[in-house]
Amino acid sequence: MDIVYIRELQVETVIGIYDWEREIRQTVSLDLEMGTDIRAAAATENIENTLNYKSVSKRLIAFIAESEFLLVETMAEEIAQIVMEEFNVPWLRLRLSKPGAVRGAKDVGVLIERGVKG
Ligand SMILES: Nc1nc2c(c(=O)[nH]1)N=C([C@H](O)[C@@H](O)CO)CN2
Repeated sequence: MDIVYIRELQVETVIGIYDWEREIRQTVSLDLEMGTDIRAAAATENIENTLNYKSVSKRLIAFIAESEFLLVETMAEEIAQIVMEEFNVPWLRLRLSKPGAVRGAKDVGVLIERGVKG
């Protein structure tokens, strides 16, 4: 299996469990690895034959910017569902982090894998 990836996609959104977090926008950062087969695209040089990382990025930026989740867990699950269902991705690994959310840590968040690795 090959991987198309997006690294450090940063989006501002409402996220967090505390009252003060409901009133501000914070940055979340995504590292996303998506299982695919790149051979048809490599042979044809046709973007239609591959997973377009720009299309995935645009969809996720729009979704995250409009969302208002409490937990990073919920956001991660929703993102995984969108990517797998709308972009026909059989397997993914997603790291979703909140930079600077905890004093002393660079970032905090969740790392999930969903689907079947072919
Ligand atoms: N496992 C999680 N722990 C925490 C979360 C979360 O979404 N998942 N969120 C918070 C707060 O919103 C935090 O980010 C603000 O300091 C705390 N722990």
